[in-house]
Amino acid sequence: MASTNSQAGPIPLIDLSGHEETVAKALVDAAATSGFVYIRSLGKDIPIDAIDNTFALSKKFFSSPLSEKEPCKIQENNRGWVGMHAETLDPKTQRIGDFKEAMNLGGFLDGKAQQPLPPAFVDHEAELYAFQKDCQSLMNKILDLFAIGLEVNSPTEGSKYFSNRHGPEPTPCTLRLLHYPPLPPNIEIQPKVDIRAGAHSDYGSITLLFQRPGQPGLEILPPSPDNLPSEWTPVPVFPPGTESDPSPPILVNIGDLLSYWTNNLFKSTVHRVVFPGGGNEAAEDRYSIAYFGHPIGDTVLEAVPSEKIKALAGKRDSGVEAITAHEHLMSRLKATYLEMYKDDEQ
Ligand SMILES: O=C(O)CCC(=O)C(=O)O
Ligand SMILES: [Fe+2]
Repeated sequence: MASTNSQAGPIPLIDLSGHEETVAKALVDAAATSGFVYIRSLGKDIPIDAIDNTFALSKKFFSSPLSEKEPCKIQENNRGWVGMHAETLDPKTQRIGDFKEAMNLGGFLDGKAQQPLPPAFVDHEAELYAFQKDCQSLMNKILDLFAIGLEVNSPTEGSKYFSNRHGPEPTPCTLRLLHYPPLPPNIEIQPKVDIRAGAHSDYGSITLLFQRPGQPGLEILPPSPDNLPSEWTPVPVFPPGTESDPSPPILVNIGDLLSYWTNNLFKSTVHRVVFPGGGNEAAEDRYSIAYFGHPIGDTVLEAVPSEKIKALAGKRDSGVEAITAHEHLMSRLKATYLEMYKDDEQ
C-alpha cells in the first residue's frame, strides 16, 4: 500500500485512500505543523480528465478578448473576472497589484451559474458545475477527516461538524481560475516587490490548489514552532515520490477561518507566487485553479467542540463575542480590494 504520510520537504504528502484514522491523524498533524499538505491525485477523488478539461477552459477564457471579459467583471459578491493588477494581496510591500488575472465562479444552483458567464464558458456550464461539485466533495471529505482526527465531540453531527456548515447549494465556496501571464519583454521588475501574487494567507476554511507540470512559482513561509524567523520555501509541483503520477498532487492549505475556529491549532500559512528566476528570465505562463472553502455566512466561529481544541482555549479572549464566517470574509475582502469597497467605509 502507498504510504499515507511521507515527508516532502516541509509539506507532507498524503494518500487519502489509506486507513481512515491513520489518514485523519496525518491530516491533523499536517494542518497543525505546516498548514499545507499534498494530496496525491490519482483520479480517485477528482477524475484527471476533469482537471485537464478545466485548465483547458481556463486557457480558453483568459486568451479571449477584453471585450468578452469586461461584462463579467468582479462584483461585490466576489464573483467574476479580476483583471491584471486589480488585486493586491500584500499592499504593504507591493508597488503595483499582482501580475495575474483571475475568474471567480460562485456556487451554482441546479446546474446553473448564478452570475454572467463569458462566451468561452456558455457551452461548458455543465462541465464547470461538475468540476465544482468534485471540488466540493473532496473538500467535504477532507473536512470530515479533520473532524475525525480532532475527535470532534458532537453527538448529532460527528464527523460532519465542518462539512454540514459548508452548506447546501448554492455553495458559498469559490472556484477560482488563475492566469499569470509571462512578463512582456523589456519590462524591468523589482523582484519580491513586483510579484505574481503577493504574500498572504487564505481567508476561508481550506483551499484546494491545482498546479500544472512545469509551471512552478508558489512559495510558503513555513510556520516556526518557536516563532523564529522563517524562510521562503519553494513548493515543487511534483514533490518526491509523485513524479510518475498522472497529475500533480492537489495542495490543500488551511485558511484563517479554520485557524481561528481551531483556536490556532491549525496554521494558516503565508504564501506567495513569484516569477521563476526572480523575473530575470522571461517567465512562462502559469495557470492554477483554487477552490476556496467557505462556511455558510452565519456560521458562528465558536471553538470547535474537541478536547484537543479546548485545551488551547486560553489563547482566545473569552470576553470577545465569536464572529461569523461572513464578518470574517468581509473584513479580509475590504483590505484586498480597497477601491471596490471604499464607499462602504464612508
Ligand atoms: O496560484 C497559486 O499557486 C496560488 C494562488 C493563491 O495563493 C490564491 O489565489 O490564494
Ligand atoms: Fe492563497
